[in-house]
Amino acid sequence: MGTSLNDSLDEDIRLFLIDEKQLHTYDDLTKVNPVTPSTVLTCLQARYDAKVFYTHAGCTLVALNPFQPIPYLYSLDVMKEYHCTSQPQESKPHIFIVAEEAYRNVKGQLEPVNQSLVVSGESGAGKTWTSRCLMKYYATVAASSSVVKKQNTVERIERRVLDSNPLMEAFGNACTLRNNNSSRFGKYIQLQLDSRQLLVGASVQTYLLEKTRVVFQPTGERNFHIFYQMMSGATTEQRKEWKMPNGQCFAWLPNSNTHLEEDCFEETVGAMGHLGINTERQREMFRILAGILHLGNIEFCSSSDDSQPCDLEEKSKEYLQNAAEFLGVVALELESCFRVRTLKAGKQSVLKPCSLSDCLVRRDCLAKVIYAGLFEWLVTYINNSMCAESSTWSNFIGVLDVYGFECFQLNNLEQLCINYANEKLQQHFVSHYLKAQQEEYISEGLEWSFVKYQDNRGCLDLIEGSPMSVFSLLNEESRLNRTSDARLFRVRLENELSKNRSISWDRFSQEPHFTVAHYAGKVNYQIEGMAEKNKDPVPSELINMLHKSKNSLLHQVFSEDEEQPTKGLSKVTVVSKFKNSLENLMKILHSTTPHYTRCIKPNQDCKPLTFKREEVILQLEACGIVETIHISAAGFPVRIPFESFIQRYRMIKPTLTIGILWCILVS
Ligand SMILES: Nc1ncnc2c1ncn2[C@@H]1O[C@H](COP(=O)(O)OP(=O)(O)OP(=O)(O)O)[C@@H](O)[C@H]1O
Repeated sequence: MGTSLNDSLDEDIRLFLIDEKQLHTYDDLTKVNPVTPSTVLTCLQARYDAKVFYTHAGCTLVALNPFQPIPYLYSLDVMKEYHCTSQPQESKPHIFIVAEEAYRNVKGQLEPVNQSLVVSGESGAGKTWTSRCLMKYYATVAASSSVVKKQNTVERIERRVLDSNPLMEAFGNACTLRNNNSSRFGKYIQLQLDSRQLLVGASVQTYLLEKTRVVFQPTGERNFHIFYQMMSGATTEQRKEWKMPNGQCFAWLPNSNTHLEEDCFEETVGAMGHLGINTERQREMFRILAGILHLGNIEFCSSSDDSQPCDLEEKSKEYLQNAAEFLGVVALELESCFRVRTLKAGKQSVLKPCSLSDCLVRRDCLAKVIYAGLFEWLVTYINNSMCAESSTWSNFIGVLDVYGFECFQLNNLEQLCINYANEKLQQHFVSHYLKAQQEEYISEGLEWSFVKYQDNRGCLDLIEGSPMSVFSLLNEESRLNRTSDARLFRVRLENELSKNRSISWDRFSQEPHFTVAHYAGKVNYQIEGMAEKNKDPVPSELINMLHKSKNSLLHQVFSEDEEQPTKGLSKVTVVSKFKNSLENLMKILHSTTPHYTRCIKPNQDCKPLTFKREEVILQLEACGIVETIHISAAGFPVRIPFESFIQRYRMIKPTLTIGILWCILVS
């Protein structure tokens, strides 16, 4: 009986894997032979066991999270070593190789090209850590000692760029079940370089902060770090000022007895100082944050007379007074904003009592709108303090760190947006490396057998496509002048979208939901509340009150914000805003040379040096690593556009015409 193809492949795999002692030496997975999920996984595991955390996978770098500090790996000496080597590609795989290649690419011998470093991976895989490493690298190597004149400015800029991290993390990161320091917003940082390749400034673009966390923390998770930092790091006077005595419980601060290394108030305050936020501004910020915490302790009870507004719980009165004081608003007005709604009927205004649940929705809405406004103000402040004049910089290196793919027991609009962002990045990767490269080979008449890959176009069409998609239907639902009915909306989704193979429904589920087959796995989205979240309405009474705030920072935040809806409902929904901002990001990414780093989470429990094969393989499969290796191994390591090639090498034989050069090239 002859051996089948599968038998011989199994035999090859067996032979390859038998040489166990060699497996950890494969610096580049393109050298693995044969390339299969099993050989790739075993190599990565062997390297992880040997404490080697970075491995090339052709055009991508795979970074395995050690879940413990490895100080020698990121020291100044190591940075210098990678920066000074003549052939970085020949050094051991490291995130600094990616950083250095991008840095050298900008310089290029031809036109300098902007670069993007795209760091992806699931929550807790190490994206934020990696982005920090990249920023430290540039803050070090791009501040060469040859700069004498502007030493102070350059030093200040590096410090500011680095200080922007702890500050944004304090306000935008939180402890979740999957990661103690999970980014609850996305960011793209552009490091601005002058013509001598020196770091002269930076700017940051943020994406969709998960503001619901301020008022709702899933079981076992926490609110944003900054609140816990205030609770654990403030002086006695500050606690007195904020009316936060020891032992004080705040409803929006669950798990406040868990202390994390992220609870570093001093570092956050230090960073504020370095960025130029003076003590008065800091005081106003902390008063606003204290005001939010006090808001969370306000409770209502139904009035005995149905026609009357709800009453404040007796014990809430003090919290309302405190919140009003810190937010610089009149306590009576604050109370009335929660309990009474103003309806406009022509030129007349009618007052209507809010139901008990409406009072709470309004209280939560106020906290969310204030926190989101404060975060936005902070980002603008950081940008103003780091951004260089446009005439002083010529190129940039962008570092992208967006929230990782998420799948919980209950998923709603937040997860849909997060996973949509990950789909967009995956599509960029697919179209840049897996599709475009192969199409180019074929169009140039090169011998090439097409490597199949998982294209996520169908899933993206489902989410954002036109005319019918989850987003378009959701927008339509959110714009209706009535509360959305989850069951009806589910039927509408099914009627319109069931032809798309990326959507399905669990017929036995009681809850209205839909399931999307994302590139990284299936996720069930709960429909209840989704349209309302997408609308994100802010009652006009709340905004009008904030406009008059005596807290000058809060006053500034809301008077500057002209886009704030003052008529109750914003026409711009959450998903349309998010889609637009991601489209702009994609335009930037397409105009730069991308470098991909895939962070892998070796185990779900964040245990040091623990490699769970079944968890890693899912992540490798999801990001198409095997296909990437195949294409990189079979393709060309260097691909220069023809025009650039001619420009660069023409000098070797100037008499050659472009036509002749072309013949030489393709022969
Ligand atoms: N290279 C590394 N060396 C040591 N520890 C690391 C490294 N990378 C990540 N970690 C550890 O893993 C934790 C999670 O990493 P990180 O916060 O960067 O994940 P993430 O991918 O940004 O997650 P999220 O999407 O939730 O923001 C870090 O807090 C750190 O403790």
